[in-house]
Amino acid sequence: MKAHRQLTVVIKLGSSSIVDEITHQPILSVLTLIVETAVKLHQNGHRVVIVSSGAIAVGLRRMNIEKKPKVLARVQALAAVGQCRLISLWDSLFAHLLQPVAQILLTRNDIADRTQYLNAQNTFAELFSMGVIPIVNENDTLAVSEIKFGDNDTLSAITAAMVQADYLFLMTDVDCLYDKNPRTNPDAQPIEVVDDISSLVADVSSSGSNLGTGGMSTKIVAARLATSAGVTTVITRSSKPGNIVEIVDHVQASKQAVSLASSFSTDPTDTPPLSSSASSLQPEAAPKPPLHTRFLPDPHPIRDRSFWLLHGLAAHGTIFIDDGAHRALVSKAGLLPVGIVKVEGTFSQQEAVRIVVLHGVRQNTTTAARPNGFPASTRTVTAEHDSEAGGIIAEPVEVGRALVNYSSVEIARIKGLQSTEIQSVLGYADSEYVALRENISLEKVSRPVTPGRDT
Ligand SMILES: Nc1ncnc2c1ncn2[C@@H]1O[C@H](COP(=O)(O)OP(=O)(O)OP(=O)(O)O)[C@@H](O)[C@H]1O
Repeated sequence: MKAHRQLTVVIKLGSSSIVDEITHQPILSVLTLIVETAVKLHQNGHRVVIVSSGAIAVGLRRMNIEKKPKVLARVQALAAVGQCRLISLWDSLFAHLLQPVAQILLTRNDIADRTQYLNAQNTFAELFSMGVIPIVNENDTLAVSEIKFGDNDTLSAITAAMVQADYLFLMTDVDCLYDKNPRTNPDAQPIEVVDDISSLVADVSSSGSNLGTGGMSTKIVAARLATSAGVTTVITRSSKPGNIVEIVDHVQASKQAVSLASSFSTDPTDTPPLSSSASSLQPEAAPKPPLHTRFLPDPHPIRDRSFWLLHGLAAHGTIFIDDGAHRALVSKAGLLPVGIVKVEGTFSQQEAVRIVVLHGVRQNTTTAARPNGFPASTRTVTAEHDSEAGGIIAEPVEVGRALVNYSSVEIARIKGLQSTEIQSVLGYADSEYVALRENISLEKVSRPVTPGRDT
């Protein structure tokens, strides 16, 4: 690997890359190559994190059980058995190359508190400074569905954002993302670069390997999270870990070439000399890297606290807002009760909620302007029920998350009202805002609301 600035690289391995799908035996050849690659990156001055699935599968093998049981307590017990062996396997493989490793087991609860999230960040930073490679997994032994990341693709994206990684490698049993599942469609076409994930067209609906949890769909979710935090995300084949070094080299060289070329001149007629180092670094001159899918990072990434608000917390309910309130949030105002149309779920003050816009909810603009300059709404009428508005409500769209100043019961009573009315309705007014701007984080790409999804 050529000399580059220090990079942070997160490598996520799915269960099907760690253990054989049928026998559940660890695939030592892959694990060894991953260890060699991680140590090589580390020796070149880079920071490496491994996110390793496989605890339940290794537990199945250890206890000679063929199929994953259905009872949760049994699955969690197997995860406890398997995690122990899995980490000892990693530790002994890394030990051959004198590389210290550390185990970090996370649940969503561990990072739901801001102080704990910052603590986790500090622990990672300290491990990096000690030259240790952290090995992360979800704490399957403790996590119940409400506090689960759900799959290790999501966990790896949140980890990558937490350590402000440059790269997230989602290693799997196919070369890259295809326009449809290559296992069942021999004519599937590879997708090599995704520069705008919101306009990605690929069929990822079919499930993955027998051991895998999410197939490609959870990798797309992970790529969306990670790229929004500025992390270049790559899907590539786990049986060829050497690809990681080649892909990083290729991307870094391409970036260097682009920045060198643009530093010559902005005048298109002023061509850089052929002998310049920039021209020799042109991406097309570099050898083609191994097949992979690369999701380009957002050029204006969401940074730490906003990312944590959006993805570190589990939402306890939903606040539905109108278009005016949405425009106010986009213009960096806080959320006033007047823009709230509906509230769902049960939550307390300072808990996280989803913010969903009901586009097409008509505003009555007869009253004074809001403090932030947007028209107030004293009465909300849905277009569905309002012939004057002449339309139908568009699909509800989730636009972000917030930590609220009032509980669900309180918000249900003050929704649609002016802030000056909070005191008379509730008997107290902790804040004129239901959520302060600093406690609101908006998504880069808004998404239609899908029941049950929580990342
Ligand atoms: N459009 C697609 N492109 C590529 N693979 C796809 C696509 N749609 C579905 N797949 C399936 O996704 C599988 C990879 O997902 P899987 O969940 O098995 O991954 P994993 O990361 O190895 O495991 P884990 O979920 O435990 O992390 C592939 O083997 C493939 O069959």
